[in-house]
Amino acid sequence: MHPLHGLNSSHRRPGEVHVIVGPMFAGKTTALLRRVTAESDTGRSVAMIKSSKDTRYAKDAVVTHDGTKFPCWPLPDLLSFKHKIGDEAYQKLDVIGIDEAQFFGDLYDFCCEAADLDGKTIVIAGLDGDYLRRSFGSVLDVIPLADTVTKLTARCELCGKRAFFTLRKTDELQTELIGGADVYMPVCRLHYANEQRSAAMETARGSFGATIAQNDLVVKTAATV
Ligand SMILES: Nc1ncnc2c1ncn2[C@@H]1O[C@H](COP(=O)(O)OP(=O)(O)O)[C@@H](O)[C@H]1O
Ligand SMILES: Cc1cn([C@H]2C[C@H](O)[C@@H](COP(=O)(O)O)O2)c(=O)[nH]c1=O
Repeated sequence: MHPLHGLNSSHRRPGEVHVIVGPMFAGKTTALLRRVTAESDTGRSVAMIKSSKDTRYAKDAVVTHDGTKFPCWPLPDLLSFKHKIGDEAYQKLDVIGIDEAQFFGDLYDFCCEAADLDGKTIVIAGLDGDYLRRSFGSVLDVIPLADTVTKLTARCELCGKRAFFTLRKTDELQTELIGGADVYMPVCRLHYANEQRSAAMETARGSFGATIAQNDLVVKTAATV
């Protein structure tokens, strides 16, 4: 067996995978930091990784929306982590926290290797759904690998009830769009549906307006001929 594989080493206990999901502002990063700090307080060796795409609050730290910070490795992918940290340091690690997990395409492969073969405890925080409530990245793919799955909720910004979804406030359409409260807000089911409906009506009104303008042009052109 490969020397890095922790199940062969006597001190290593079996790996674990814990997944924390929910909309933006639900406290996912807060829960991740709490868990990793608690592990560190018991003497386990920890490391934190976040996607290098997330440059909102700091480059080299995971930061919650209310300002709690934890130093981290900002990486474009997870499988490069072992190489970046070095084999010796990797072997000594017990716990790996991963924030913004929706941005890591290799999340599944990394968790299999790190938990099953290397005996690491992996704590993952990420969005389960994007602003259109579609499965986001590979976060849902790792649920079959997980020991525990926790779905957190935020407070709906429009009524204060429990918020399960993230609404995008701008009209940009790409799936990945880094931002905070300037671009997104957590909402309940009712307000998600209402806001999506009014956005759809706005779009329809826009294209109806364009059709009228186009027809107007056609009529005018016909009149001039
Ligand atoms: N609408 C909201 N609902 C809940 N928390 C909010 C809201 N807006 C801002 N917050 C703040 O965000 C914090 C959670 O931040 P964080 O752990 O970074 O969340 P996440 O990682 O899920 O986006 C809350 O403790 C609260 O202070
Ligand atoms: C809904 C949604 C979010 N994002 C981005 C916006 C933020 O940069 C992160 C989520 O951060 P948080 O720690 O959960 O607050 O993801 C995106 O790119 N696309 C989306 O649809």
